[in-house]
Amino acid sequence: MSGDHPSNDARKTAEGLSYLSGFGNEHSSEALPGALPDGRNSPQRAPLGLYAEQLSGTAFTEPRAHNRRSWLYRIRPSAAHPAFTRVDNGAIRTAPFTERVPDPNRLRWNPLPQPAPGTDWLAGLWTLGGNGDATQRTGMAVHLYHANSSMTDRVFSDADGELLIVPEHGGLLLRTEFGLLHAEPGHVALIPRGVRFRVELLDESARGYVCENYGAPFQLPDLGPIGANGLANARDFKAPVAAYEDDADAAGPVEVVNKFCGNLWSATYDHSPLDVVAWHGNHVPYVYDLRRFNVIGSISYDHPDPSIFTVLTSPSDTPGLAGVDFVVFAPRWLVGEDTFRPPYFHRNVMSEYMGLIEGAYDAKAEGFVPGGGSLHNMMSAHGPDRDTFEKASAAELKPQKIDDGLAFMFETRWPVTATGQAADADHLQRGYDDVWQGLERHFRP
Ligand SMILES: O=C(O)Cc1cc(O)ccc1O
Ligand SMILES: [Fe+2]
Repeated sequence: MSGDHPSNDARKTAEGLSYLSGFGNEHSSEALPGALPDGRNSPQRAPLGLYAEQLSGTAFTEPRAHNRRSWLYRIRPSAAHPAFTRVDNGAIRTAPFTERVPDPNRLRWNPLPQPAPGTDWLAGLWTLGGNGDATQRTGMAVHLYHANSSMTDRVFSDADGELLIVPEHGGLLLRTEFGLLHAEPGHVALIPRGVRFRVELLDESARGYVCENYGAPFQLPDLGPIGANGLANARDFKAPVAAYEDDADAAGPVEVVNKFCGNLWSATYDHSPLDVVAWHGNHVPYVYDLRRFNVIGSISYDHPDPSIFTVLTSPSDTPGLAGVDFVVFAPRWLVGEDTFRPPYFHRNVMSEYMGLIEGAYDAKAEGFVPGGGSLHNMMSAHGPDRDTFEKASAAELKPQKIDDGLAFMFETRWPVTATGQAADADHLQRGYDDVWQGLERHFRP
């Protein structure tokens, strides 16, 4: 397939995929009958002449509830490769982010500009900023991507963290070591740390966001008094079924690009590393349709904190304090009585990066557009813009359906430092502060 033209075959493949259902399960899958060993992980000779290999996403010794690992049964072991050598990092940056000082200003960006022809997903990845330190496995990075070509002769893996991919425009077919995933705008895809994958475009171009999580793997939030159900339901997470590439499918060498402690390294394999015929375990990629999110909110008064919209959370070492939360603002009803219904004015110890997948967001009348994003850092004052405030203060409080948009937030316990390219970008909006100008004094003592 040519890298420049999305193939109908890829779309047909994507739309015909079947999946395994559930979050954090001990899944198992085999592309050929008998490929998965029975009753042990590492028999003296693995079935069908395959190599057995464990991929550990957590330390061997982490508590069972947090432990993530998978066993892969593959045509050749991953170890069979020549030395990795440094290649250009492109527009990818990694924590610690030291090009600029952390900025308390409210920042907002327009979508990434058009990429040059022949830009694949990896070449189109552009880092906005982040926090922590990848070598310490703490913190996160916010990236955006804009691509117009499929990855063909190369695959990518990220040793620095897991990748939560949030498409905003254009469908993606993700060919991973575990099998194939299909992600359209409105879905998210997660590639665990270290898993090799290739991104094929299902449309002329693809644009979206990525949260690179250096910390503990994303998990479902506890539900507390919500009860046993609600928010993102575990069974709506879909893992791939095993699918492998043999020499005939990927003739010729395959470049494996490995992101390691902030730099890209490349090695050329003489075979496809997507050669896993069977696997079992819980360190697996998955997709989730954000429209399946069960939105819970107030049915009496007041605007609940957006933690009620948490899809996935990466806990830190302090209970309740997430390295990063992934939060979705999905279609929902607002019914609050005597309530200012849009997001309130606030200052937050957590730092908030927000993106828009579709439509509009109820705190911003204009300027926050699909593919763009805003950063409201630790303790920076933000909330509804002037137009939103005026309208919502006067609105008739009948039940109201918010169904004209899909927004999300990466909310993190550490301030987000922008990269130089993000701080200087032409698509950084100048004058964002103005949206809060003209909020009149109404005080009448
Ligand atoms: O700033 C934002 O728009 C995100 C947000 C939404 C909300 O409903 C309450 C608080 C909050 O930070
Ligand atoms: Fe906020």
